[in-house]
Amino acid sequence: MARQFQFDLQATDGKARTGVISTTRGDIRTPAFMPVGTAATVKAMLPENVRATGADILLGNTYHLMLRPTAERIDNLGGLHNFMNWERPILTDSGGFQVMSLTSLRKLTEKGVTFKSHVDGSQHHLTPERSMEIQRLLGADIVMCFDECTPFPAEEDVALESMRLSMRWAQRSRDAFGDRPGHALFGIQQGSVFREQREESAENLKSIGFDGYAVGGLAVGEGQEAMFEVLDYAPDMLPADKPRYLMGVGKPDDIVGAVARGIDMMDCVLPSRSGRTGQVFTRRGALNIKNARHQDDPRPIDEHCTCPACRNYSRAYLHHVFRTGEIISSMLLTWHNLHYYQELMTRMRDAISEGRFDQFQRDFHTERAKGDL
Ligand SMILES: CNc1nc2cc3nc[nH]c(=O)c3cc2[nH]1
Ligand SMILES: [Zn+2]
Repeated sequence: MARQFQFDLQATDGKARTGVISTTRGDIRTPAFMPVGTAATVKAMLPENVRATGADILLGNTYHLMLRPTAERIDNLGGLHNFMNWERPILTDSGGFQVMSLTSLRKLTEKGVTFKSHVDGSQHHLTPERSMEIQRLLGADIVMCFDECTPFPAEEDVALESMRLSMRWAQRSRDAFGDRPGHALFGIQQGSVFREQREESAENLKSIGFDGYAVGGLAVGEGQEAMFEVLDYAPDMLPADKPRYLMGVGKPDDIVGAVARGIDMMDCVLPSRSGRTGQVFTRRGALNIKNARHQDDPRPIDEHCTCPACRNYSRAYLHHVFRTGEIISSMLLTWHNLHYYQELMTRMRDAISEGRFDQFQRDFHTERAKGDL
């Protein structure tokens, strides 16, 4: 039997881990960063170029795809991999988070959420069962439970009720997902910033049983310090032999701190979205190319970087095409940022394998302190 979905831990260094998740559509090297392909495209990137940055897996958004072009249409056209020309693993989220963050008119009940599309105002329903069906129609390799991301800040009793709802939805997601060899279902831990609630959530998810476990309810405005405080204990509550996925994270220093605390997978719109606003990431921190100081600068964004933007273009050129709104600006800045993120993951995987992750972290922060962007 071909190896369906298997996480092989290869090395640890402190709490940091590196390994490989083997799937029927290819291997995922962890720690892994997933570029976000919201509406069946990583914006401004061809799939082969996303692969060239080093990505092993992409994230697709159920909310967007269920509205346009609909999951049924994508299924009729051979599934999301075929539709968007990305044959490697895809993880889809469950839609719940984006309903709560993108729609205004919505109603949440025990059954699920009813909402009006931000596109045309049409009414839609999402339940654990419907979310599982949509993600099946899309053909996702990794499916996320339908949950409620507890808003931050939340009173302890409100967070408790929200977490317990998500746990009931996790059971319904598991039941609706059924037995799908070659496909994985991940549970999502909630409990906000309350340790006992995180524990209850983890115990609940483990008793249901999942192929991987996400730490949810973070990167929702709590700030890095509060997020790291939760990450100092929450990942350890999840099974060590399964992938741990931190949703929606983050800035490069968030990612390094999350890996140091035992996280294996992350996704974030930051590298792609900020690229389109002119923000680019370098070993010495972020800079914005639209700043006038770059208009005569012949240097690349980052002389250490081997991406096409850094190999072939100056800051002056990138400043020019950004300022003039040229399409190539989004292409090159996105490509650079995704390349930088994947190169950061590669450097962390190597450091963990070689038992020098502490030194890597020190160097990472020292470089950023040098400034001179
Ligand atoms: C950008 N930050 C962020 N994106 C998230 C997506 C999520 N999906 C499901 N459940 C979550 O708790 C959750 C938390 C998240 N934080
Ligand atoms: Zn570059």
